[in-house]
Amino acid sequence: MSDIIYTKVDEAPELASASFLPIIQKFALAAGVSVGTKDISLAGRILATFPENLSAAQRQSDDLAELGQLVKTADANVIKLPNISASVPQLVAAITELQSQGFALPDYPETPQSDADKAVRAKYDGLKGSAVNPVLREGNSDRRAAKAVKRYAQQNPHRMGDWTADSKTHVSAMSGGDFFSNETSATLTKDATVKIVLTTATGETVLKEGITYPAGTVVDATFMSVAALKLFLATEIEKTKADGTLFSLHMKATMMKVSDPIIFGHAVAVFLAPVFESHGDAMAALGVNPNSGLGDLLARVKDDAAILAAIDSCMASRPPMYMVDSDKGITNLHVSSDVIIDASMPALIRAGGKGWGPDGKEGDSNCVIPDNSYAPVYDETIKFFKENGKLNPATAGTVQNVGLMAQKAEEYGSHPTTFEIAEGGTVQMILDDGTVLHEHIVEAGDIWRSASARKAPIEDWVNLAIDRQKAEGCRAIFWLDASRAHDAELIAYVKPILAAKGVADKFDIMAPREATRVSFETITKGEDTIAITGNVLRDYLTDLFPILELATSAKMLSIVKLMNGGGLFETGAGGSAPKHVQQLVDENHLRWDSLGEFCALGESLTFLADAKGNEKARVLGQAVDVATQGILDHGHSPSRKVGEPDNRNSHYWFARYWADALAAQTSDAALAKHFAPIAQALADSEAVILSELASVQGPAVDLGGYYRTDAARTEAVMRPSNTLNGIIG
Ligand SMILES: NC(=O)C1=CN([C@@H]2O[C@H](COP(=O)(O)OP(=O)(O)OC[C@H]3O[C@@H](n4cnc5c(N)ncnc54)[C@H](OP(=O)(O)O)[C@@H]3O)[C@@H](O)[C@H]2O)C=CC1
Ligand SMILES: O=C(O)CCC(=O)C(=O)O
Ligand SMILES: [Mg+2]
Repeated sequence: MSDIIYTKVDEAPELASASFLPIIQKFALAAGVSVGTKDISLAGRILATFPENLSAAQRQSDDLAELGQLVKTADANVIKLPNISASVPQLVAAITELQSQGFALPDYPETPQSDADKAVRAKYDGLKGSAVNPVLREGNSDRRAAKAVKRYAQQNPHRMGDWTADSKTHVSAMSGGDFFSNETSATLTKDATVKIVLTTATGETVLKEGITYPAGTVVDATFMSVAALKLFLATEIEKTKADGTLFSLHMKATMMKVSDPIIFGHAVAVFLAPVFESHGDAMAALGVNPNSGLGDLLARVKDDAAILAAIDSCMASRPPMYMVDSDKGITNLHVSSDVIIDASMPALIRAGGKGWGPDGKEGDSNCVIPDNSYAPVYDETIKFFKENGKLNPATAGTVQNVGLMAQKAEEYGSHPTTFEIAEGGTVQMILDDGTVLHEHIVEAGDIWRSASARKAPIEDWVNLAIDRQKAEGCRAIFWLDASRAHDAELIAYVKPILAAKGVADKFDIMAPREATRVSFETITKGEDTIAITGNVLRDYLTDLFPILELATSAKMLSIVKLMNGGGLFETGAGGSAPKHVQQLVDENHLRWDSLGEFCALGESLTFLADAKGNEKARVLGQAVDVATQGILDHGHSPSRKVGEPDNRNSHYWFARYWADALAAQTSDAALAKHFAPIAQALADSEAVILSELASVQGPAVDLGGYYRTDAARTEAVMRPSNTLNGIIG
């Protein structure tokens, strides 16, 4: 096993790796540090799932499973880049591409009938949504901006859209019948094996059995009433029209991969209700499934003039929709994974509450977030900016995050215990001793789910929060709502640990809405705070605050201290930036910023030094920090526009500053001697390298694939400077 594993992923970060990883490997080798790769890309995961369909040469190892084992050991040192969490349309597109490249994969069975098809479907479903992060996250999350990054953002504030008191942008959430209002929660007093049973007029169905939880696990159950949801969506569509705002829906269909595509599907069905009423049967015959989105629906009905006319007339009577791409006519409801709440809401808020309408113009938006568990965070943020105007990144303090995440904590681990109820009745969660832990009366179509959080991760999270508060010395808030069932159980853990450690006075406990307000007040004064949150708010807040403070969450330090002693270093807090790939393909400019990778690399090397007593790794890591600082100080982050320096330029500068720092340091003479000529060569060739990099920009490029690009072509595109390649080797 290599000393450090650098993950192979998809889209923009993977393109960046084609340029950056050779530099890392070359530099690390000089210190005897090996950097290997493991493939967790969507294409790689698909290929690893169907060995029986592939030739021996085409087969691929199950790298995710290997990494899943590794992260449970003290040896783990993994740099994890963002990867695709696939919606069904993305999964189908990836399968089609791989088939066209000669991999004899089975088609995705849309409506599996035979046992064989059902087995294929089950395998594909295992790859859907957020199928990677939960496997690797065997620890809790520590996300923050490195001091240098925060300082840089303050000194070079980004542009922010203006907020005015009369903005019509607002958040709409359900006032009842949602997951929030139906939640019940209990902490298990002993180890338990649990089953989930639905009892209806026609009998009993075991939805799931044999779920084992250790004593101390907090187990929740709740459901979303489909009747309440549909009524809410219909009402909001009407209100949006009356308001003159854009209708927007913000979900997390990737991580909440069972519940949220269903909720998204209801939004599609309610938005197009008259069409489903008049042409429902014909659309069903064409295989329309609203959960697959408006994009899939339109593709299926494209030859049916009557349905198309009904859609046009329905759309004309509806409010304008918030657009993903107004030039191409791609709406919010086209694909469930296009608008992902953690990225979409902050982008809208940063823009002063504006979204893009179908006419290509900016407009105020009704931000529909059906479940009310976390919607108040965005609602309060928007209210704060309407009252106080936009945040000033030049003077704002920072909100760091300590997030409960380990071992599939809370809602983000709930998909195996989420069910769309087939028939009305009672759902019970029953322990092996016969105790009924939770019980809900449900109707057909309701979405019932159970989530859990285990004792060891919860305690680890509280202790991590105590460590982080001690290190920073600033105000720290547990974002927990004493009146919410689940949060009350967590508070019962938090308070005794704080008291036992004598630090209760250093922490507040506040409901998310109140914590949002206080946190914005704090950073507006230029002070810092730590948000200690559950898993969902970890995700939401580590995009929200960075996007407002730093313009992007890509620059975040994202450390996962694995519970068994290893280290997982995520790069940034955002995703794989599909739009960046489009730009590269169109005009050979990659605006992806690898700052998250730079930060993660420094942490990983330092971790290696600490864990393995490898002092050369420490020297390399310290030099990485100097190089990262150099990139910021000299403004060598990628620009957004073609013809200007891009991701590849930033890697040249990173290599140069890294080599300079290694040549200049005095802790390890052999390393200094090794890197002196490299530093010299990089400096001497500056003009040639920059001109070689600049010369390729402009024309379109062909990567030979999207989900699985051609390796040689990708390398040629991403490493266009022969001079730089010659120095790196
Ligand atoms: N940790 C993980 O593995 C994560 C994976 N994802 C996955 O990523 C995909 C895309 O998700 P999405 O919600 O669209 O969010 P992204 O974070 O990929 O993109 C949102 C926008 O953020 C900006 N951005 C993000 N990263 C960078 C970077 N390194 N450099 C410069 N700009 C950056 C870009 O803005 P601009 O276009 O203005 O340049 C981008 O369009 C999905 O498949 C999702 O599931 C999402 C989050 C985390
Ligand atoms: O795993 C995913 O789909 C996204 C993860 C994410 O958004 C995050 O952890 O911030
Ligand atoms: Mg996120």
